[in-house]
Amino acid sequence: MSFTRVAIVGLGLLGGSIGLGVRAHRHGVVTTGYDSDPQVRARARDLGLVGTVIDDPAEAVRQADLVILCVPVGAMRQAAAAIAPGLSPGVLVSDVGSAKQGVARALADTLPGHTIIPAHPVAGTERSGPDAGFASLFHARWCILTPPDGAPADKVADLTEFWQALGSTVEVMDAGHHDMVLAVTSHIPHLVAYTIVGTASDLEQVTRSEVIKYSAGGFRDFTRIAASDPTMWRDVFLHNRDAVLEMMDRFMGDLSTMRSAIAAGDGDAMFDLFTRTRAIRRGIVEQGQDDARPDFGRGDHDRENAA
Ligand SMILES: NC(=O)c1ccc[n+]([C@@H]2O[C@H](COP(=O)([O-])OP(=O)(O)OC[C@H]3O[C@@H](n4cnc5c(N)ncnc54)[C@H](O)[C@@H]3O)[C@@H](O)[C@H]2O)c1
Ligand SMILES: O=C(O)C(=O)C[C@]1(C(=O)O)C=C[C@@H](O)C=C1
Repeated sequence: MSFTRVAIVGLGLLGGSIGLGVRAHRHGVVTTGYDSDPQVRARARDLGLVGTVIDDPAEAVRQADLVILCVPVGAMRQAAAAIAPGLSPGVLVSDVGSAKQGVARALADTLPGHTIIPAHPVAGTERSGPDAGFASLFHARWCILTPPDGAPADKVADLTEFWQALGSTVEVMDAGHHDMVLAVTSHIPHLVAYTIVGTASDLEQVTRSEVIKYSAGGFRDFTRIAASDPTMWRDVFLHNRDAVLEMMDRFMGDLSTMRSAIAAGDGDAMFDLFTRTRAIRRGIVEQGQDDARPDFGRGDHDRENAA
């Protein structure tokens, strides 16, 4: 077993799920945790998200051989500075941020001389906070590691093994490529959801209650995504600006093409696109990669199972 003492900084959805996942899948590994919000620390204690919740960030990481920063992307630098005095020389510092290039820079600047291997478990829900965590969040989901040039191979292997033990399939990727891919597969879909729900609620003739009343169909799926944490997503767009803008230009071009097809009554263009996208969805379902798991998102269920 590679890591024996894991410290988790930020005890919300991701941090809580890692704590519960370690308890469920890595018996004998000691976990400590810290969150800058005292109410979150109190709740994390009640829920048993980690073995010990510690009130001081440097103390929380002092004995750890793996530290995982699970805070919003914009808070990574501050969180790293707060733990710096407690880090032991051989520790591996990682994170779970949804955008990787900016975080890698912030951590390298703040923690010179330490081994840093950023990571992104591509697993989440629209919920946030300590009550949202559940041990199976990472089951059958990708975890992308973005080791910097020269990162020690044994530490990459150890971190790979850690995420595999939580149920993930691990992929190693360049941070810039990660940010481009995730801009189109995760960040822009969230922006579209936020925007369409905002547009609907802004329409003068559509009242708020109608948005809720008629959201039983496809629109409801957008409202789920649009309920995602505002701080987290503000930070993602601030820290993956260039890739998001590049992919938005592509997307807006394609949207404009569809507008032209609708205006021109070009049914073939619509039919071709919708046929292609239906095949993509069917491929995802056939590979068992959708989220239709019966326990998906039910934190209580997993906590009971992990206890
Ligand atoms: N939510 C998702 O679907 C998802 C999926 C994958 C990765 N991520 C990434 O994981 C990270 C955490 O997201 P989350 O969904 O767990 O958010 P969350 O809001 O549930 O939890 C974040 C926690 O960090 C704490 N925090 C903020 N600043 C801090 C600081 N300086 N020091 C210590 N604690 C601090 C907050 O109090 C909060 O409890 C983000 O970087 C996000 O991009 C999120
Ligand atoms: O399923 C969801 O609710 C998510 O938004 C999870 C999701 C995603 O876009 O797939 C969101 C952000 C992450 O960085 C990783 C996963």
